[in-house]
Amino acid sequence: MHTVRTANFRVTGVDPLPAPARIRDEIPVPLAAQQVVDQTRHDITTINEGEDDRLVVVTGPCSVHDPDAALAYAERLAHLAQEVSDQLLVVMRVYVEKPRTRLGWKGLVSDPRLDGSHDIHSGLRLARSLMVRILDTGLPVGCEFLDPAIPRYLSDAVSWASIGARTVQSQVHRQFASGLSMPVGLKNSTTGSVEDAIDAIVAAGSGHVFPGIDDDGAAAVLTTSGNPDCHIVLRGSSAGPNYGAVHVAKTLDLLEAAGLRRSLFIDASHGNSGKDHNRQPQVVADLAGRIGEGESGITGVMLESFLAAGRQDLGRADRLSYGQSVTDACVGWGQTVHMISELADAVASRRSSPAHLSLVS
Ligand SMILES: O=C[C@H](O)[C@H](O)COP(=O)(O)O
Ligand SMILES: C=C(OP(=O)(O)O)C(=O)O
Repeated sequence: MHTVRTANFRVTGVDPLPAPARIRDEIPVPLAAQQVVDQTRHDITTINEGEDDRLVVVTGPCSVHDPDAALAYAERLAHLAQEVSDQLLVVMRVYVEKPRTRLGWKGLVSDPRLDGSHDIHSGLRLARSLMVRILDTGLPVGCEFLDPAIPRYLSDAVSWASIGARTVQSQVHRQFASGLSMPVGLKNSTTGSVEDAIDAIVAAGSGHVFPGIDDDGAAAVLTTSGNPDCHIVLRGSSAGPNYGAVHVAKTLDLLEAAGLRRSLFIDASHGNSGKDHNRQPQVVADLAGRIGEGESGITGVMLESFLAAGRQDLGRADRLSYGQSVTDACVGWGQTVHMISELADAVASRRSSPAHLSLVS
């Protein structure tokens, strides 16, 4: 029979991946680490619900490009997290997938050798091993989920996930967020729309039926129950920051009007710092002042931080500066300690603020 080729003209390679269950078996999450994952998910939820008055701090590099440097950061952060654990629940950003505005390196899973070779087989294993090693330090892991297939490979190691500003309107992302086992932060869109994130919280809070893959990697129809642990992350936009008290109050009212909890996270980086890492400390100082005075509704803060301040362009992997971001600029370790201490002090001050004391008396 004569046929006309009507599909797959532009697919130039198909390389089967091992099933999620196989990679999970190869790189298991030990029991103590599973307990960290589970306890942290629970604690984030109770913080968002206002039953635990600590603040969540999600901090770490914009992206992981060098697992050794990420682990060195985790080891330092684990000590600091322990010191402030009475005031803060610290989660490390372990971002192994990067959404790009146009083009660029798409993260450790996509291209672990940083050279366009796209060894996704190794990338997935490296990402999972790193997450497990970070959990072994006692620190919980947070990441952005971008490709709908990836959560099956990594989500059992993740305590908090994000759907980013570029994908918050995507039905595909809202659907898989509805089946995720951890709290999920949905960013306002890159143009600043908090309504898009609120729509996403409502959509992900509901159950869905959609095509995906199962644990054996087979195409499957997935049915989800809905994720009640979704919240907004205010990350500013190309139009400017949205971490101020007026924006926060307006967003909390919009959440309440949509029947949602009055709680949110604030990302001190991205549109809130104009992508200038030197402005993150100003954002955090402002937030810490307000939290210390008893402003309610802010349950988490995100920082982009690494061992060394700033960023570098991706060139040859062996010529990169150690511990410095290859995507967005990050604050360095010294500033990180300062900002985390400031936030811990803010929580302590809030506990002794007249507004808080009248609530607990
Ligand atoms: O957080 C990282 C970046 O802001 C995001 O991945 C977009 O990056 P790009 O605008 O450089 O592509
Ligand atoms: C990409 C990120 O953020 P956003 O979606 O807010 O740009 C990020 O946090 O790495």
